[in-house]
Amino acid sequence: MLRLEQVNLFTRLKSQAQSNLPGYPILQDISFQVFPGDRITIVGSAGAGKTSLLRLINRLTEPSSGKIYLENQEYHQIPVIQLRQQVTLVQQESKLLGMTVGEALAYPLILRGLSKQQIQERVGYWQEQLQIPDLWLGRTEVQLSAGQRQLVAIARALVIQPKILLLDEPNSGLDPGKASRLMNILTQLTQTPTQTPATAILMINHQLDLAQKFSTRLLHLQQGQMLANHPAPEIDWDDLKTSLIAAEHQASEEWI
Ligand SMILES: Nc1ncnc2c1ncn2[C@@H]1O[C@H](COP(=O)(O)OP(=O)(O)OP(=O)(O)O)[C@@H](O)[C@H]1O
Repeated sequence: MLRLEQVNLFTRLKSQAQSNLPGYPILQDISFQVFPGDRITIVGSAGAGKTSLLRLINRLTEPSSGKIYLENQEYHQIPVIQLRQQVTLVQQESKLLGMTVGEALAYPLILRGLSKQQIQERVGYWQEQLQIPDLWLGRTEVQLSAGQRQLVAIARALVIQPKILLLDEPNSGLDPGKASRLMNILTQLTQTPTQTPATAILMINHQLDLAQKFSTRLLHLQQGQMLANHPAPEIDWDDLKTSLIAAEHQASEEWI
């Protein structure tokens, strides 16, 4: 359903902006495919390019070269709003844009012309799944904890029923019980779909124990390059942990 072909992303330093210098690489020669029902975990040390990759797929940035296709349609041929209804990103610091939780959950469905009853049913379903109490509905984001905000942001993406859900460290603000429950709900979403084709999920996740249970496939980025793209059963998770710790160590030494 999604295909990246030899995608490169270069950035320019401010001092280079007026020059013809190519800038430095953030992502290099990235190619992979996403199929319905996939649960893909993206790992890599700090600065490896994980968030940049999700932003490219959500079209918040444009590739410097290479192509991205959704259902065989080149990204440029799809209006951005239409694309983001199908490929939805939950960023780490999602905002409710001044709305209350109730308004933020209903708003994307109002835009799609759903009836009041349909909206209540859809929002109610995800509220129950993610254990979002009615008490929160009148609150704004400043009245929520980081973990509560995170759950609301995920619920807001799920009510849209996107074809592809992009999650940037969705567990970061959640306690272990809630994190594990979320992973189960997301797994269920891809296995017993409420829509056809089944939703695919791409998730950045540093918690390898959760990733191991969750993933059907793993993408390992290192310094903007695809180090590995393997089905989860083929991964040696202990080896992966060792290599990520080593890369993290090297990256922090380079920063000193
Ligand atoms: N807007 C930007 N302008 C210039 N460089 C950027 C920009 N965004 C990211 N970068 C650089 O691109 C590289 C990849 O960053 P990215 O945020 O994608 O990494 P990451 O793997 O998500 O890291 P982390 O785990 O720390 O969130 C880094 O070297 C970063 O400094």
